[in-house]
Amino acid sequence: MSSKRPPQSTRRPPRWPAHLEYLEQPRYHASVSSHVRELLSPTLTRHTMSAQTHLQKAPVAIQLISDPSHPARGQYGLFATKKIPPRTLLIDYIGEVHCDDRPESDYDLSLYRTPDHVSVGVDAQFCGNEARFINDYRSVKIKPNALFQERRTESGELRMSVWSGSEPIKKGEELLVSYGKSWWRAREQKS
Ligand SMILES: C[S@@+](CC[C@H](N)C(=O)[O-])C[C@H]1O[C@@H](n2cnc3c(N)ncnc32)[C@H](O)[C@@H]1O
Repeated sequence: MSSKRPPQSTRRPPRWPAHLEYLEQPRYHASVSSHVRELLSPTLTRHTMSAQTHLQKAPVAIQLISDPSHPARGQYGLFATKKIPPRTLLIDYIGEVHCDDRPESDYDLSLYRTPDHVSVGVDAQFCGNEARFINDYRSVKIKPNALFQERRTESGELRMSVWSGSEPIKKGEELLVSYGKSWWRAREQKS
């Protein structure tokens, strides 16, 4: 039997939903021009460095939210599987890197804006990794305990990553970021 879909990673984490594709590396959409690709991941480093691009296993697990007071009950969230020190790199936000507009996606993060004003996003609506399950802190906790911040991998590729905040995160605690006011404003406009 032949399939036109690219092969899926075999390392699907527990509770990964069957209808979503699991990715260990970013996927570049056709809307990303070679010029933009060069800015995100320079050829020189792409070809000369070994591709040590993914992190050690992240200390996180996907869990169904059953707490009736949680605003995302019935959905999933991402939880710490061990105590995490402050300001620690946890996991990259992996998905489809794109330059087209994705107004309908609730899983689309802004990654970069080029000097000539092209916006680059990472959309994990249909394919991605555990980081797509991180919820916003609003109505859950007083403040976020994690944040999104970009980094360059050892091979030079620009990625959006999740880091712990200024306090340690306890084992079993839910990782919560701030999606930002513009994300919530855009969501209000959709509904
Ligand atoms: C990036 S996803 C997070 C993962 C999502 N819970 C899931 O299971 O796929 C964003 C969606 O999670 C939900 N969500 C996240 N944080 C929330 C919050 N503080 N209050 C209400 N809904 C939230 C919303 O439905 C939002 O569209």
